[in-house]
Amino acid sequence: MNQVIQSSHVNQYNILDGGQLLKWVDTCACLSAERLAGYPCVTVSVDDLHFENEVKLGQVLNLKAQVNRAFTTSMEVGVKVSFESLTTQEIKPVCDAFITFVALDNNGKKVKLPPFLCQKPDEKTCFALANERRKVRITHANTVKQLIADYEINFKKDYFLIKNESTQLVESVELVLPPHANHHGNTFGGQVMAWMENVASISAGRLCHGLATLRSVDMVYFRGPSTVGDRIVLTSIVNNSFETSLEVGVRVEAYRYENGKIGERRHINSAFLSYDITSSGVKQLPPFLPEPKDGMRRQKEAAARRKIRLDRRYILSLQRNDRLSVAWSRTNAMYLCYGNITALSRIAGKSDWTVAASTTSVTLCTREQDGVLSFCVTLKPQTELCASDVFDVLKNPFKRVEWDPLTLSCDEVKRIGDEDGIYHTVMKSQTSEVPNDFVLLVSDRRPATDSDPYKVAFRSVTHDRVPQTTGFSRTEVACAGFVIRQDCGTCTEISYYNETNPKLVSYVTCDLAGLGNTENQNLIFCSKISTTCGIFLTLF
Ligand SMILES: CCCC(=O)SCCNC(=O)CCNC(=O)[C@H](O)C(C)(C)COP(=O)(O)OP(=O)(O)OC[C@H]1O[C@@H](n2cnc3c(N)ncnc32)[C@H](O)[C@@H]1OP(=O)(O)O
Repeated sequence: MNQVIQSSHVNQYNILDGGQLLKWVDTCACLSAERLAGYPCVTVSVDDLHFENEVKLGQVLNLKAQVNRAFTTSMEVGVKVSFESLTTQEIKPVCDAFITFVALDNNGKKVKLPPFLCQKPDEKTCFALANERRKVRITHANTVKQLIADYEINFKKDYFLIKNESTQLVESVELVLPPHANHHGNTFGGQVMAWMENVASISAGRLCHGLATLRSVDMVYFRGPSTVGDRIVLTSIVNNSFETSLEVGVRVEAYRYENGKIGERRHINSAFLSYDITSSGVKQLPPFLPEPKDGMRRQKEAAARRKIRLDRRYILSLQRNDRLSVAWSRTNAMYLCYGNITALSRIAGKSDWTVAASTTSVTLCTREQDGVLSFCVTLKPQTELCASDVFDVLKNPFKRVEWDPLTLSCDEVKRIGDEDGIYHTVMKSQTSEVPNDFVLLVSDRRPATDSDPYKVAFRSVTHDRVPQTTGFSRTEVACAGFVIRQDCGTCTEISYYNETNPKLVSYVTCDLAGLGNTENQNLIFCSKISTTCGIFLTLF
């Protein structure tokens, strides 16, 4: 979809209205979903959205949608939104959205989706990552609830004496008319979100006495449908304000008249929208003073959500040259695990590897981008290995001492869930008497379908329980792990990926032949991998 931003799409500062943008994102994604399904689709959820740049009057908005993956009855559609300036020809990103749709037949029953076959390497990476995002979104509500329950906030004493915040409470009722709905009469999800943004921006504006800019929308889940003829009741309130931003909560309910009476109110969804005031001309937000009880609860919850949001942004925006270790905390665990698996999936999904060396059983490939070298060691497909057995061995950090001669010990630091944990691993150093120690987040994933590989991802984290000590040389890794593919049901291919830091670049060269030459650092490095792979093979 390409849209010229016209005066009917902008606010008084000539900036694209957030609600309009949400409508286009949903519609564009729906076109893509329906092309795959061949049936009308409804929006189930919209993942966290973060808007990077404002779009102005006269600029052109480009929305590009593609189905990333079809599950059983639901599918994930990714939408990349950017804008171009016709005068300067500059192109800038606006947001990346991930929307889940379900296709419904004429009776409103969910339709089993046709298999979605991806062809290009990029599509394969999107396919793999979609499964990881699905895991995050299905557990999202419970995870956030738990984090909020654990969050501590110290209220100042005088908060108990304060005025209530009723001036920021906005209630608005909308009537769903045919233009707001698809051909089956279901209200467009994007339209509901646009109405939500409308009331939320009024609440935000009442607090900051200006027009705040929409910066993000937390994950929205559409609990139930609304249709033409429904009345949609939208209630919004400012939950908390920070230095230059604030959070507004919106609740959406629907009802209709049945036999001359007002029918039952159905909760359609709730959402949390964050605004910033930097372009509103307001320098600083007035102190936010919540009313006792509910207001204070909402204030605490908003502070906890802000922490989760900031952690998420930090983790997902990590550049490869940034610090290799990230401090583990309960609030960033969800995205740290997501980031761990997605980083491995991304590197494994790259197609521009160069074969650096090859023997009868091992291939070493390298790849360089932006000064970061990655390497991949692949064992040629083994007929005698079963992928799930290999996975069971590789995902278990304690077993590593059995097959990796360099690993000296491994202790569990923290179990995060069934598939993720933090471990302290000590390894022999090739160059010094002092052993290396790693604090690693280990995330393992079984395939969701036959076409997925098994994955075991590693990344360094820091954890209070394992500070650096003098007996070890603390070593870090940004992204590494195993990808195990079962081909044709009988052959198993094992690849080990590692995104090295610049210090390791000189260790890897194109010569695997001289593995025995221990005077040369690069050969030690290759030898280590090859020995590890060799010993690993003998285990089976
Ligand atoms: C522009 C397009 C048109 C629109 O915008 S439509 C307007 C907005 N959307 C709506 O009105 C939909 C409201 N929701 C509903 O009607 C129902 O929830 C809906 C979608 C029919 C599904 O109902 P149920 O049968 O209760 O759902 P279910 O538990 O069997 O799940 C169905 C598939 O959805 C998935 N799902 C559940 N919770 C999710 C979540 N939080 N995020 C993402 N996906 C989720 C679930 O895994 C299942 O997928 P699969 O079958 O495993 O592939």
